[in-house]
Amino acid sequence: MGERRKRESDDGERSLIKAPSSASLSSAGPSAASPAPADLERAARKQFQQDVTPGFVYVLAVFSAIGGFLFGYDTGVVSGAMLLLKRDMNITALWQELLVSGTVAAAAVSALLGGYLNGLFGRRVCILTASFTFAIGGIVLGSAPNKEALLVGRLIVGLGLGIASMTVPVYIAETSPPHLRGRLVTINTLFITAGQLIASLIDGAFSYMQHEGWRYMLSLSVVPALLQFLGFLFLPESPRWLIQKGLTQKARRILSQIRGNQNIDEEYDTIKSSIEEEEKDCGGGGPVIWRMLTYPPARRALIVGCGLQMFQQLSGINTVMYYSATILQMSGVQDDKLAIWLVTVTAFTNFLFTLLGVWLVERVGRRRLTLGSIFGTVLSLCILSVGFLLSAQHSPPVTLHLTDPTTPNSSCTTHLSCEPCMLDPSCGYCYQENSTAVFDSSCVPVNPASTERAAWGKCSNSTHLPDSGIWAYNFCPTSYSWVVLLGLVLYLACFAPGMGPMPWTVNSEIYPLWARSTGNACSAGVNWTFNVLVSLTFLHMAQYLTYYGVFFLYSSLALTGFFFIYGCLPETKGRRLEEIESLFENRLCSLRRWHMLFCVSCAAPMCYKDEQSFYGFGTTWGVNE
Ligand SMILES: O[C@H]1[C@H](O)[C@@H](O)[C@H](O)[C@@H](O)[C@H]1O
Repeated sequence: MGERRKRESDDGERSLIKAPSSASLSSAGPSAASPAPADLERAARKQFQQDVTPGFVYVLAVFSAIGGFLFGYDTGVVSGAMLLLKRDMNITALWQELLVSGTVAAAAVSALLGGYLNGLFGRRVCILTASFTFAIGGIVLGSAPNKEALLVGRLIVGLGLGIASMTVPVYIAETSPPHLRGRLVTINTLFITAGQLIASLIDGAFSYMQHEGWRYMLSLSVVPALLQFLGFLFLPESPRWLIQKGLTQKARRILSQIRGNQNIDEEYDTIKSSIEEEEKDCGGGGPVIWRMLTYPPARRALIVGCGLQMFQQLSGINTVMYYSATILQMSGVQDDKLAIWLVTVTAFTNFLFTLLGVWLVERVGRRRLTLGSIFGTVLSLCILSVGFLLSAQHSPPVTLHLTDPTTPNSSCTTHLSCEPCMLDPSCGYCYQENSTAVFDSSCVPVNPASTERAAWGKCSNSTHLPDSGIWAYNFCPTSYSWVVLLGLVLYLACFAPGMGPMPWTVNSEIYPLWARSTGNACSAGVNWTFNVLVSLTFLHMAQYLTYYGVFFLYSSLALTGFFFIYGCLPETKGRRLEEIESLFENRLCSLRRWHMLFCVSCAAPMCYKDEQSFYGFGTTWGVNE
């Protein structure tokens, strides 16, 4: 590292791209009297680059982000498709779980595999493979004659998902200019949420087509998959990967094609010398993951990247997305069709606030955006939890204790109010209501063929007769639903701009080139693994901890995430990918940083000096610790 900096400052032209020295890193900050020359140069470069960003950079980002769209679509569409599949194919709860979670589990495995493929064949080939896999998966799903074929289709889609989720952010980061990188990589997450939104619209539209509607829902993803495949036949490989593989002439040509009329010598030289430097620095042989674990800067980056992805999922986003229909039903929406449409509102809110993230990322930076976002997420999870607690405390009682001779030992007869009845997966709450109260309520077993009605009694009829009861499966009527709704909206507004996109964005930039594929593969694998863990355990945990307990648990996990991010995440905004490695040269999570958190939260006057450098953290990170 030191040698590279020396070489750069010896060369007048190179001083423009000089990596910040330790001294400039530690002294800069809002308290500094005048900006360091390196900052001025960076500003000048930024100004220059902003004027001439060529359109081709956007074309690359948008075509790659179709991978994000497919990610969102394929994970989002399945819940609506399942409602129809349950009827059409009469599949059991176990099969439903397999069809939903099989895809996510396959994605976890293939994300890890994708690291190897990426290093070996390059980003472009991996994106082509992923879109081809999506298309095949879509065709298998659309024409599946039975549930086994459906599972095969869902697993194929999962394989595509894993590869796309780890490759696309890397490809976008490697082809973007530094001042736009955060925004362009965040567009990928915007496309994920767009995919989820479109999936919910398609689910809503085809839910009226009772027979075979699921075929259209599951196979429509073939269209964007083919579009991406065709596009990428003509789009170039990442120049950074080409340089790493020694294909320097081709890399030069592609870099100048991507950068339009800009002079690329400077960028090309930096990439090349940093690759040479990295090869010397990281030394040692053995598999990349081993070299990462034994080389401190790469190991620290890996901890930060995987930690971010883990906390993203532990904050419960997919539980909120998946169970938003239930949450909305608790707020008084009793019509199933309407509940499906309202899920669109949730998906739209997620999309809208991710758009805010795209706008904010280059303005406030990754670190502040993530910290603000996770802090708001903690608070809104607390509000959700309080909403569920109030609803549980005022849960309506069971007034009719009915027993059916065919199911005399059902656990449902033991529940005295709606709350425990709702938490028991084999029971539902059947009731009638007038404008002020719930009456004639009972806790009855759910129909084994469909959770949409009771096994017997007033709620067993699917055609709603005037004197039939209201069937509440998985929810309870409550007058505190507004608190839950408020929590839900606030949750999405806080989570979506930061915690949604930043783990992907940060991971695409923090690893040195030799470790980038492997680092992203591991962190994407962590994301998918925790995704499947959190969604699979939600209902079981709700049974033991109740809804408010689970959301409180998510909130505590998110709070732990806040401290982790506070202590360990450096600011990468505006830096060249080649400069970022230096941010991980010093120890993670130093005591000094916790001391500063204490100072800021207690507003201790003797700490003001430290506090100032804390706010200028982006520039002082990792130095002199
Ligand atoms: O960043 C994305 C996004 O926030 C999605 O809404 C969520 O479903 C994914 O799991 C996550 O990785």
